[in-house]
Amino acid sequence: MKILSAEQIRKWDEFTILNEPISSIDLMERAARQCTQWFEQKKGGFRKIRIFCGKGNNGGDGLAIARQLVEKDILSDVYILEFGSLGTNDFQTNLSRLHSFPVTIHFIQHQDFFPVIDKADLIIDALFGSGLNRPLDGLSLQLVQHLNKSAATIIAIDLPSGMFADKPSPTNAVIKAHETLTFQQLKFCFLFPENEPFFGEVHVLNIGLHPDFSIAGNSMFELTDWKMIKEIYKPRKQFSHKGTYGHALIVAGEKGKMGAAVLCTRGCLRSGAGLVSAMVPEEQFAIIQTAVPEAMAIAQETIETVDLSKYTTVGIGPGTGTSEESARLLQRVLVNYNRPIVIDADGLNIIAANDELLSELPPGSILSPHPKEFERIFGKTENHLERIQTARLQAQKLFVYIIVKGHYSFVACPDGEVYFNSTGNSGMATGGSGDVLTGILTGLLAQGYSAKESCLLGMFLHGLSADIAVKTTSQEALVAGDITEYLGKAFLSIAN
Ligand SMILES: NC(=O)C1=CN([C@@H]2O[C@H](COP(=O)(O)OP(=O)(O)OC[C@H]3O[C@@H](n4cnc5c(N)ncnc54)[C@H](O)[C@@H]3O)[C@@H](O)[C@H]2O)[C@@H](O)CC1
Ligand SMILES: Nc1ncnc2c1ncn2[C@@H]1O[C@H](COP(=O)(O)OP(=O)(O)O)[C@@H](O)[C@H]1O
Ligand SMILES: [K+]
Repeated sequence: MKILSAEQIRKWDEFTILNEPISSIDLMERAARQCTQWFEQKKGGFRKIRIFCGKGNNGGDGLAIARQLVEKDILSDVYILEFGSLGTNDFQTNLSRLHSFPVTIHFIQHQDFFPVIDKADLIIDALFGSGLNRPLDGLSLQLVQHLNKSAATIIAIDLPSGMFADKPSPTNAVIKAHETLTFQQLKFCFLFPENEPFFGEVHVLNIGLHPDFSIAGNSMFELTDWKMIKEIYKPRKQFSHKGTYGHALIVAGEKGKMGAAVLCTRGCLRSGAGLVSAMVPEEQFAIIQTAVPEAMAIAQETIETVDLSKYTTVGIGPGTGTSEESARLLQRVLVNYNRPIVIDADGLNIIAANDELLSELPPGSILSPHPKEFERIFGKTENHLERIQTARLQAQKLFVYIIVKGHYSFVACPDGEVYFNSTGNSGMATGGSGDVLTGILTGLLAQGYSAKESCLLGMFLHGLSADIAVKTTSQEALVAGDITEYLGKAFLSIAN
C-alpha cells in the first residue's frame, strides 16, 4: 500500500468525487459516519462529550459527527474555534445542518471561553487535520495546551491537531490523543517515532475512496501488506532437494557472544535455506553444533583459505566483535565475494570504523543497521524523516538495500523506493531479535529470492512471527529465540 502525502490524498478525494461520483459533502458524511460508528462501539460511559472544531474540513467532520451522534441519542457539546472568517463550504453546510439538532454550540473567541474539562469527559479533536500549514499559535495553541492539561480521554479525528501530515513537527504544540481515527490509510506522520506521544493507538477507517485512483508512481513510499507479501512468497517445488535452496554461510559469534551465532543460524535454517554453515571460532564449535545440529561448523580461523565461491550467499556480523581478526573476516568476504550478502551488527560497526569498505560492498547487498549503527556509518540525522532521506540517497549511491530497524522498520532500495514494514511489536525490543532477522534475510537470499524480495519478505516474516508468538508468550516474555520458533506459523499464514 502506497503512503501518500496530504496533497496526494486530496487528489484522491477529488478523483473519488468525480468518478464515483459523490459530492464532497456526502464524502464528508461518509467519513464522519465511520467515526460515529466507531464511537458507538466504544461507548465508555463518559460524563460529557465535547467536540472541538476548527473551520476547515476537519472541523466539518466534527460537526457531522456531532449530528450523527445525536441521531443515535448521544448528546455532545460543540466548540468552534472562531477565526473571524467563514469556514470551508462543507464546514458551513454541516454547521447549518446542525442548528436544527439539540446540540449546544459554543464559539471560542478568547481563552476565557475555554470550558472546564472533567477527567471523565471525552474530547473529540476536530480542530485541524491534514490541512495544517504552519505550527499552531495564538488562541489555537492555547486551546491545545488547555485540552492537553485536562485528564480527559482525547480522540483525534484524522490526525492530532497541530501535527503535520507529511513532515516532522518538532516544535509544534500538538494534541496528545489517546486514540486517533485516521481516514483511508496511514499518513506519513504515523511512521515517525517522534510522533508517538501524540497519536496513541491509530485506527484506520475505510471511507471508500475510489479504488481506481492511480497511486502507482505517485509515491516512492510504500507500506508492506499481505497482498504484496503473498505475491513474493514462492512455494517449494515438489521435486526439489536441499541443493535447490542454496548453501548459506553465516559468519557470526565470538567467545561470549555465541548466542548471536546460534540465533542467526537458526533463523537462517528456519527460513528455508537448503544448507547452512556457521563460521565461528574453532574453540566454540561445541556450542553451535549442540545448539544447531542441522548446521555445519567451519572455523573462522580458516577464512584466508576457504573457498567462498561455493556458498550461495553470506550473512556476516552478529556477535563477531570488532577486533582486528573480525575486521579481517569481513574484508576477506568483501574482497573475495561478489554476490549480494547480508551485513549486520558488528559487521556494520567494522564498516563504520573503516569507511573505505563501503566501496567494496557487493552490489545488491543488504545492510541492516538499527538507528545507532546507521548513525555510526552514515552520520547523525536531525529526525526520522532525514534518516529516511539519507538511507534513500545512500542506497542509491552504493547500490545496496539498507534496512533501518525499529517499529515500522524500513528498507531503502537502490531504485529509490522505500518500503515500511507493517508487522512486529515491541516485544521484539529484546537482545538477539536483529540476529534472527540477519539469519532470515540470509536464508531467503540463499534459496533464490532477490535481495529486494528477501528484504520485504524477511522483515514481514520476522515481525509476523513475533506477532503470532506474543499471543502466547506476551510481549514482555518474548525472547529472540521465540521468533525463530514461530517462523513456521508465520510461513503458514503467508502460504494459505
Ligand atoms: N480523504 C480524506 O482524508 C477526507 C478528509 N476529510 C477531512 O478534511 C481534512 C482536511 O481538511 P482541510 O484541508 O480543510 O484542512 P483542516 O481542516 O486541517 O484546516 C485547514 C484550515 O486551517 C487553516 N490553517 C492551517 N494551519 C493553521 C494554523 N496553524 N493556524 C490556524 N489556521 C490554520 C488553513 O488555512 C485552512 O483554512 C482532513 O484532515 C479530514 O479531517 C473529510 O472531510 C473527507 C475525506
Ligand atoms: N517496538 C518495536 N516494534 C517492532 N519491532 C521492533 C521493536 N523493537 C525492536 N524491533 C525489531 O527487533 C529487531 C531488533 O534488532 P537489533 O536492534 O539489531 O537487536 P539485536 O542487536 O539485539 O539483535 C529489529 O528487527 C526491530 O525492527
Ligand atoms: K484533528
